[in-house]
Amino acid sequence: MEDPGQYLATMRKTAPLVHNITNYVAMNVMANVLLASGASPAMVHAREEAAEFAGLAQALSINIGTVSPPWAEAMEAAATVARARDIPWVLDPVAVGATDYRRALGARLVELRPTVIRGNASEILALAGEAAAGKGADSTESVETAEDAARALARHSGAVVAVTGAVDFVTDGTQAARVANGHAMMPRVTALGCSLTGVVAAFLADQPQFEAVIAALAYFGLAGERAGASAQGPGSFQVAFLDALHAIDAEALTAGARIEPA
Ligand SMILES: Nc1ncnc2c1ncn2[C@@H]1O[C@H](COP(=O)(O)OP(=O)(O)OP(=O)(O)O)[C@@H](O)[C@H]1O
Ligand SMILES: Cc1ncsc1CCO
Ligand SMILES: [Mg+2]
Repeated sequence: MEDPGQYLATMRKTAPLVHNITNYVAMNVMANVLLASGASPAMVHAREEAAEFAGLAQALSINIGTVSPPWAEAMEAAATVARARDIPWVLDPVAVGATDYRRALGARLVELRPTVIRGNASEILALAGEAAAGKGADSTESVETAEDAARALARHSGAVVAVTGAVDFVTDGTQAARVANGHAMMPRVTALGCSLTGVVAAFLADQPQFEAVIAALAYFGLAGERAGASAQGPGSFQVAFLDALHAIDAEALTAGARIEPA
């Protein structure tokens, strides 16, 4: 990929309104990550308004981390509107392999044709129908283990599928790429994956999808590298990470992105 920085520049110029139906753990972290990146987040989940709100946004993210039935209704209604109006939407299937309830909801949301599915390896394996429970919201599998499942899920769903971990893997079912940016402290801070899902949504507005996802992952991972270089531990990492998201510009992203075809 030639110039991932241009996707960051376009996202910042658009400053897209990103509608997020996310979990209680992620709400504040994710909103701050989106603001630091240059997008406008709104966390809106009431079933009475989620579908209407989705129609106002440039992108939608749906995360099942702390889902309950009224939220699930809101998710399905919002995704239906997004699909009907060509608003890109991203599914984050948190812990989808853990329970029957999550597996069933995950399958229904995939049928509503997300633009992108972003999860860790255990989640992508489970969503593709394999017996992978994960450890709650954490992965117990390596990214490589989930690559075939990611390709199959992309072909079945029509979505670009991103599996994140030490080296991220992205596929649209035909093409694939790996993004090596990141830092080992990232999985020691909660809701960074959830926040990344929102950043992916922000990058999608009016952009080619496969490339936009790769650029978003490289941007997020590069910010992790910068934060990891100065942080004393997970606490100071969070603060340094927001600062790095804000400081990285298009030129720095193009220079620092570590993207390879797969
Ligand atoms: N071991 C690692 N080394 C480097 N980067 C990592 C590592 N693990 C995860 N990351 C990065 O952390 C970010 C979040 O990915 P991760 O796979 O941890 O999401 P997740 O499991 O959905 O997180 P959560 O559910 O806690 O929000 C991605 O940018 C990914 O590249
Ligand atoms: C820890 C946790 N539990 C449910 S959602 C969530 C945030 C990370 O996915
Ligand atoms: Mg997650």
